[in-house]
Amino acid sequence: MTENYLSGFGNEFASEAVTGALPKGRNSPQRPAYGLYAEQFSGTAFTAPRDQNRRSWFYRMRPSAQHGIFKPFGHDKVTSGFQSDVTFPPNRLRWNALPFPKTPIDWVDGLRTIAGNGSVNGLSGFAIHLYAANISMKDRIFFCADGELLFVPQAGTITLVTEMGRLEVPPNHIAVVPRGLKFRVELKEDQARGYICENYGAPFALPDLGPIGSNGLANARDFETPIAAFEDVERPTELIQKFSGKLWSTQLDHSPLDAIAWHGNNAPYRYDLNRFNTIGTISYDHPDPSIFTVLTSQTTAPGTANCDFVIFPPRWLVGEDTFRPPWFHRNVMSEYMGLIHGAYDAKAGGFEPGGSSLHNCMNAHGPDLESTNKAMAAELAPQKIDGTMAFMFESCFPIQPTEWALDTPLLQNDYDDCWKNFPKAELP
Ligand SMILES: O=C(O)Cc1cc(O)ccc1O
Ligand SMILES: [Fe+2]
Repeated sequence: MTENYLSGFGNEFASEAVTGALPKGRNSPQRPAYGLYAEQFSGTAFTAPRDQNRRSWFYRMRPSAQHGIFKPFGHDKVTSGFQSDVTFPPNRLRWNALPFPKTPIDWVDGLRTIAGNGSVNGLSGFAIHLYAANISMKDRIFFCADGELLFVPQAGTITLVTEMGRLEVPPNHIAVVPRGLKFRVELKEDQARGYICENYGAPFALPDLGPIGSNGLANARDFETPIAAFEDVERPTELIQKFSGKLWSTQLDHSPLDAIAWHGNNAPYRYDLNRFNTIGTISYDHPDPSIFTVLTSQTTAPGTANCDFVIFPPRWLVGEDTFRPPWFHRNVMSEYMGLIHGAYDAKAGGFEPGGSSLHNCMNAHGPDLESTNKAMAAELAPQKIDGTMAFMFESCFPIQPTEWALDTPLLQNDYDDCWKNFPKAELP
């Protein structure tokens, strides 16, 4: 199936899969065309300021309200239990990649929470989930009532078949599904793996550009939203939701992906990370990684993120008399990192594609010994960092690893060693 997209970030889009399905001049006519049902889908409070307000209108074959009760879904690998009274270590942690499944596992069954913070019902923080799957979801639809979902595929193209249309998302692209939007994850190849940020805070938005000006970083026109597409399927379908930290399911006799038309600005989108306009020093010093912010979920404290989604894309390094990799640092913000492909310039070994690292607030980290030695010895000609894409979820809230994350054999027990053998400075 060909995919078609509308371009721009946060636009007032309108799309109909059947001509005449979208009402003109009003949202909720007395009798929508063809016997469709009008339904508002809000992403912010009704009274949120206009520049932040998000809502869309669906015109669908059945009202979404047509379903029975939800019962607990038997899968406890997904959690939002990040209470402030839970003890968790300050240690720097690093994990190997989640292995691909050996038995048939779809995206829902292959979800696993690795870390998170804040409070799901306090509307702050996020959960980080990993997924590894080898089959498409079949007669199964999911929605997350707890937060919007930022998908970062690491291996295998996924297709997000949503109520608002189809989004194809290969590795090196990201996609964001609004809180509550129903979708199914299909695999294009025989396996898929990636990271998810389930954002409980303010919806992701483009960062302000300040003195950078009116262009740059992720340009708004490069974000793509699907055109309306629906399925008219009358088959038993399991509808699974994540609500208040847990999974719940109910049985429908039809696919709920039955919206024929929609309009509004609360819509899923994808973005090709290769389009990022990367900015860096052309004089000296390694700039703060905030210049690599793709999307930000802000708190009410100015410039302080609930979650910044930051990437480390291919780029030229030209800084003169400069230690070019990320410097040693102790950050008041907490950092979870993943690697889509290639090698990260601060870690010569141990940080593998699909792997993760966690550096919590105020805990010292930086380049490993080998990367440091290389950077200090380098002849400072222009150098291209190429064939790599790492990313970071950075937050003002400490990031708590789950019990699974602390117990799994994927956790590396020798991570601290990469900073062990630095020679001491010799004073004159
Ligand atoms: O810790 C890391 O590798 C992420 C990071 C990169 C960088 O260029 C500057 C600061 C920072 O936290
Ligand atoms: Fe860092």
